[in-house]
Amino acid sequence: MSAGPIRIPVGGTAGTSPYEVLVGRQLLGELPGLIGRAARPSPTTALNRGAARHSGVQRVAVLHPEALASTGEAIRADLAEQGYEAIAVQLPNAEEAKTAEVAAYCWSVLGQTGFTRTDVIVGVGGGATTDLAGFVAATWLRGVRWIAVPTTILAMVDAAVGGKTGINTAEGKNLVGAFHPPAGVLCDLACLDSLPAHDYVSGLAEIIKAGFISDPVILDLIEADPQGACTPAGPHTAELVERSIRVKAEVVSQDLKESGLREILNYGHTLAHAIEKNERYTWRHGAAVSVGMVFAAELGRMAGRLDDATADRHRTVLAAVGLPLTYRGDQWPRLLETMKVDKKSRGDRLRFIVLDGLAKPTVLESPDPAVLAAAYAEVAAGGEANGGAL
Ligand SMILES: NC(=O)c1ccc[n+]([C@@H]2O[C@H](COP(=O)([O-])OP(=O)(O)OC[C@H]3O[C@@H](n4cnc5c(N)ncnc54)[C@H](O)[C@@H]3O)[C@@H](O)[C@H]2O)c1
Ligand SMILES: O=C(O)C(=O)C[C@@H](O)[C@H](O)[C@H](O)COP(=O)(O)O
Ligand SMILES: [Zn+2]
Repeated sequence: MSAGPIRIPVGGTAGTSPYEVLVGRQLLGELPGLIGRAARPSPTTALNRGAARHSGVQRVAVLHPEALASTGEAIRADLAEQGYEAIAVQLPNAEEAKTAEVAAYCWSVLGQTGFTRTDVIVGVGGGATTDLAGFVAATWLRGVRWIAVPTTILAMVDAAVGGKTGINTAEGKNLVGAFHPPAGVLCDLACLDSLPAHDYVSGLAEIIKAGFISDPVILDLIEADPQGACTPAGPHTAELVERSIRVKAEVVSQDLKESGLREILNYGHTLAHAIEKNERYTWRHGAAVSVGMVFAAELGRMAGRLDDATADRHRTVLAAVGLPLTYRGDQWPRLLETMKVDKKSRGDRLRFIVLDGLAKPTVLESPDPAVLAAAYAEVAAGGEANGGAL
């Protein structure tokens, strides 16, 4: 007999409802329970035409990327069979979905479908899709329920959990968004089998981040078998996913709106987002986070916070799974400009998450510009950018 899914609770703070992240296989049967009762007429009301329809969820919009067209349609058809008025809304793949134009397209589809506050959005895809789907749910009618069905390892361990939703603007990454937690998250590990290898490895960066900021067992597991860590068939895949989700769930349960603790989840992201923008989002997020963590480790070391062994460990574990460690030295002035609009900045003060030691994240306020440049010189030391190719 197979065990049921692992259920990880995420606490409701700031007046939001608690929800669960389910990790397992064949989880789509859980979807109707999360969506809520379908409002189709029962056989009795069908006979009695003119009777009021049952209250309940009537419409479900399944937002999915182009790459998952058949999955999106299968979910839509299944929901329609169960009595929901279900539509599938196809989005561009990856970061191209996270734009105001795509959000506006979704709003127009919802408007034309007559989507009301009792209706539900389901985001099926990687982190870009769940960020956009959550943002559309947060903004449509000032907030409708949504459910995340993450299909990349990155989205399972990070993006789909915690209610940070958003889109990019010309000025930078995730600059527009809302905190709008989902009603549930379904992580079906079978989805990972079709994920391209470079997308799988990119997701490992967020898992390694969880290891450095909170759960070093994650690092031990990856270092013990880096090749295994690079594939969904690896011996520790489920444990790595579960441990990383628990790190995220613990943090966002305490601080949904990033008034303090939640900033630790941004480890490596200040530089990462600047690199993503500089590369016009052709780098995967995880690849940029990898370089960003090497930079943050150097910053921590140079600021006198982080010991050499832990700083060096960043390079070894990231390189072991094939993640990039370097970026173009000549881009530093542009990257520094972009970092100034990072959401952790306060006025003219740049702020970075660094480590005081393994699993001891802290904030570094307004580091000396010379230290920042010196830390970046260590990242640039390798010369050519190699992240796009992974
Ligand atoms: N909201 C948050 O807390 C949070 C956290 C981390 C990352 N993010 C965001 O997540 C995004 C990155 O997410 P990602 O790494 O999942 O990338 P992604 O969403 O861009 O997906 C990568 C590619 O894989 C395709 N794909 C998705 N699932 C697939 C599957 N099962 N099989 C085959 N192809 C599949 C997608 O269509 C896309 O082309 C970034 O925009 C990042 O900012 C958000
Ligand atoms: O959930 C969070 O909080 C994070 O910072 C997780 C990050 O991995 C994620 O990339 C997030 O979208 C970054 O948020 P941002 O506020 O820096 O845009
Ligand atoms: Zn991230």
